[in-house]
Amino acid sequence: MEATARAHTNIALIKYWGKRDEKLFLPMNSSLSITLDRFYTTTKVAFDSALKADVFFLNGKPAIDAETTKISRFMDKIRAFAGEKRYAYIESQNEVPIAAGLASSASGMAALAAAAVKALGIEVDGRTLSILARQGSGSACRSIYGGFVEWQKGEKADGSDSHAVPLLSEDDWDLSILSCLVESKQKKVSSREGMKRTVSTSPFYKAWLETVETDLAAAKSAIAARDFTMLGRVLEANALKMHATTISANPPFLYWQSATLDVMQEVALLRERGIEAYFTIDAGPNVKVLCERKDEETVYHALSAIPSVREVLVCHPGPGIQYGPF
Ligand SMILES: O=C(O)C[C@@](O)(CF)CCOP(=O)(O)OP(=O)(O)O
Repeated sequence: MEATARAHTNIALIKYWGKRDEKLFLPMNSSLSITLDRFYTTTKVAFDSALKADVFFLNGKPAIDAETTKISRFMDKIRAFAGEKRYAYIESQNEVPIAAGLASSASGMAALAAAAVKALGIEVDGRTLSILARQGSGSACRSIYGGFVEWQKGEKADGSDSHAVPLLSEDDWDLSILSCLVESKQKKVSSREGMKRTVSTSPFYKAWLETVETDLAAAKSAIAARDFTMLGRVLEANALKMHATTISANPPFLYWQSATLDVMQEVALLRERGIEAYFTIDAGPNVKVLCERKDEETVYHALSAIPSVREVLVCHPGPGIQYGPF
């Protein structure tokens, strides 16, 4: 009774920012992401009646207690879903450089949900798997699918209609996503803590909710039309609005470092030169820059030349859940 699954990281273009239900990971707003090809988590799960607790190995080493507790709490949700009593041996390998500023929790929870259900021999559709992954980490529900993905916030209190749906396959629009790694000096406010604080204290949070669904509709139209200018403008504005809620929270917090602004300004200069590039930023100082594949080389060199940028990692749209052996 064992199975292996692989899930790729995703970058939000229209942000999930705020929960209406902390326990069920139900979002205040719908969101939209692009799954990346280069970074992923591969997870093996083996249920064993001899185990007295879940055993978790991460990147070849026994995981720290906090990680094991988090994983085991999620496995309890999987066991409840499956009517399963046994504990499991879990082995995860992250092809996501920790300092890459790309959340490995999304790919990690998605891969775990897929491998656990498979190991139990339960056939589930994408919707069910997305609902399970969401209860590990909200953004994980989007990593079930490849390419462009929408997480529909849903209306029901039980979350049975809050899941991801595929919008456009990873093969249908050749974009580049360049992740600019900058030094992070300060302790980060986690996305979970960050969104909680903004929901409860930012005077701008109401305005966020009033405009995010319009942004989502514009992004979906742009994707359907392969209109990169329209998509770029809305994703950049949406990211800035999300960060406006953190700056206006109480106590206020800012995810950006000076290097973050260096990248934002370089992207503006690129556009002045007629090179279309747009940035997005999550709960950290790193900046992800999107451009069309034809401009990748130019944008890569411009971003790499910024002294405060440590490294630029080039990604393209990637696949949804895959099952081993690999
Ligand atoms: O990814 C996005 O839509 C936007 C963010 O990355 C912006 F920082 C938030 C991701 O939050 P996540 O880590 O999924 O939170 P959890 O549900 O509390 O685990």
